[in-house]
Amino acid sequence: MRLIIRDDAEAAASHVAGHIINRINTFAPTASKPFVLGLPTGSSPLPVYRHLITACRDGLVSFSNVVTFNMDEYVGLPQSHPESYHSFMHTNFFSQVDIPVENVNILDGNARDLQAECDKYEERIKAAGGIALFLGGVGSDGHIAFNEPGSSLSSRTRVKTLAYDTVLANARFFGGNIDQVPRMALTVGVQTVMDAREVVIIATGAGKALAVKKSVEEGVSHMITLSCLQMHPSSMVVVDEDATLELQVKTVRYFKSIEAPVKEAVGMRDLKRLRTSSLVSPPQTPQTKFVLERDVQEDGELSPDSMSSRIAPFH
Ligand SMILES: N[C@@H]1[C@@H](O)[C@H](O)[C@@H](COP(=O)(O)O)O[C@@H]1O
Repeated sequence: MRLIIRDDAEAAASHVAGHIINRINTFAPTASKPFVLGLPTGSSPLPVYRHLITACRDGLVSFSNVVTFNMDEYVGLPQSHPESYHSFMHTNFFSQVDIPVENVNILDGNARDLQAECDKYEERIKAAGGIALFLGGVGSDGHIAFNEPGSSLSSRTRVKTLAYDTVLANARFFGGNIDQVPRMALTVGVQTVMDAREVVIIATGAGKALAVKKSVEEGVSHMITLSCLQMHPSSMVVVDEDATLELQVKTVRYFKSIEAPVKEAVGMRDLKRLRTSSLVSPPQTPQTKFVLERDVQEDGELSPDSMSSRIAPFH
């Protein structure tokens, strides 16, 4: 598991968005070979979605050959309810990018047979060739998707009862009224996430610090389902400084230090070239890699400040 630490939530989101764009463009998806992307809801990924929307509008990435699978959906909430995950995704992402509606997959929390709906979802993921990259957030109790404490680490898509902590945390989306928060959800399983070829988690704010600490510094446990990523061959947790508050200083220093050689390898000259290079259209070759130009500062740090939302070629 890699831990990527950025100064603030905006810089963390910029890093995640740049990574996703890079992966999609490198993959060079076509209609017959789509890029399969797993997606979350929640407030943490919102700035990531905003970056992706801007990049799509600027012609720097396209979702026309991307197939998405969302992590979860409440049970019993009408899809048209403003807090359903269908509405969330439509409002905050799908309606603002060029993804064809038939490429979007979200669990139906109103299906007559909920487990059959979950089984079908697993089949659809398999038929799409498996998930290339699963983006996720994390609950303050360490859950991934809606895999609450005690979830089997080999679980697959199924019905889950939400933990009281989660109901409480999500009451903010229902006018602070916990009685309005659904008590059950359909969710991909821990194993469903683990089957993705890559998993990227965004965790920002002090409220996630304990979950990050337990997932990064302690053992794999069903009580903190995010910790399963320790067993994943290609996983990355991107955090802001606030989400590192419970980590040991030596853990923070270690993960920052192992990022340094990557930045050095990029080299000052390349970084300067990136800053001054003219804006480019999306990649022509699968080898071409991209970074968000606004991410690059002269010292090799990734900057949240320079606000050109353009992408420069990065070889
Ligand atoms: N099912 C979602 C999770 O996928 C999400 O990671 C979590 C945290 O949300 P937020 O980013 O708003 O803290 O909320 C819900 O429980």
